[in-house]
Amino acid sequence: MEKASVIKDICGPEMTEEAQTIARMDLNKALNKLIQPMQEVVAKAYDKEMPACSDWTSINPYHLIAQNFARIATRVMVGPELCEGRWLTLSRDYINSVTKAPGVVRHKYHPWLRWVAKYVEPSVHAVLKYRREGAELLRPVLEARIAELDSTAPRTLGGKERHERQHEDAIQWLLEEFRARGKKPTPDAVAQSIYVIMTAAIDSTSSTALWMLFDLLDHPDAMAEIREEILRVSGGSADFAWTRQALGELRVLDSFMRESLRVHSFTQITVERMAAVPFTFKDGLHIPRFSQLAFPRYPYGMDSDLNPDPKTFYYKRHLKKRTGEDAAKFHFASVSDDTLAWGTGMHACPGRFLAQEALKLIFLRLVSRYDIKHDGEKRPGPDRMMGLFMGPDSSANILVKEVSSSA
Ligand code: HEM
Repeated sequence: MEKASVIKDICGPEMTEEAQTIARMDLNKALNKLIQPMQEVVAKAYDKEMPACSDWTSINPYHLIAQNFARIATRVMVGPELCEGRWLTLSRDYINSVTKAPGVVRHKYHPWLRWVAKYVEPSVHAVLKYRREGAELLRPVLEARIAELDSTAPRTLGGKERHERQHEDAIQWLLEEFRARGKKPTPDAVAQSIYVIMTAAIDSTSSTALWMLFDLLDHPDAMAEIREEILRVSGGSADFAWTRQALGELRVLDSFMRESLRVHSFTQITVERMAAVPFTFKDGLHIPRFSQLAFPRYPYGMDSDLNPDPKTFYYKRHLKKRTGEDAAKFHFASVSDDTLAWGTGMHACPGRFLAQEALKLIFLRLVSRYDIKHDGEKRPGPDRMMGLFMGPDSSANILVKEVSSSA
């Protein structure tokens, strides 16, 4: 066994085929139905995390954003039965342990002795503990879902025998996907697939959201226009029930989000691939078989051939491209030639539409209900590098104050 796979074996799994399939297919098919539950958990997160603030009040926005997205991801992954309880913090505990353990094992153990880490290394024990805990929490829900599936007669849908779906969450999608592949959906296997998606989702989206917020504070003109747009689409109603279609009408917000994504990058490299066959490009560049390739993410967004005047933060840049070139392209979540933010090809980020709708729900509540500005005493410091990842300053504070008319 190779050294790298020893570490993966003991610290956590690689992406599973089941996780890839449900993130690409079922999640995106279910998004229309998930907007309402997502809006509800965002409301809960604000009620819990936002202090009463009739006057300017200092808060840590990273905490607010991270709690909001954790609630959304937990609702989408483990459904209404489990989304309120321990899972809310468990996925964070798992991600912290699974990102720490491989480095500890590499540092402390000679490559020949890494297999021992499973038995003696506390950081690996932490990963395994959270794995077991996740599986145990899932077990009763999974068993109830299996019993429910077994007791309902399949219907013929699209020429194939299928069960009518009763639940839209990753537990259900994985259960059906495992069965379709003739595999047993054990609590551990389902927990592992959920964890691997959560690991891809949570820090990337929370960091992206925090940069967006800082950019918004730096561009009050954009903030005013986005607030107007939200009020126009919602008709100024605080109880407006957002749909994907209505979120799609927030075009200035969408363009702003894409511009922020262009100038900040959580992943420093993207489109990591291995050449399965040797390949020679027209200009003679030869890629031998088994070569590993990756592309730098940030310089691509700063290429002036793709984005003229790239150093200027122009929040309507992508809105303009949509009206000028192709209305169906250049949305926040579009994979197109002017960005590598979502990767490319069949492995392009399958969670980008979830990220798009989640970020809009989080931001529209903040912008329409609160005035916000930098906290002069705790302004954001420089971005932090963490290996091949970069994140904004999560210790910075902002000032918030309730506005009287809200959406
Ligand atoms: C703003 C937030 C996000 C960013 C910037 C982002 C970015 C990326 C990038 C660059 C890749 C690699 C694509 C490639 O190799 O071509 C990727 C893969 C992936 N992302 Fe995201 N992502 C985000 C949010 C999410 C969310 C919310 C989910 C949850 C479903 C998710 C799930 C995944 C998965 C499962 C993969 C692996 C896909 C595969 O290997 O086929 N991501 N993401």
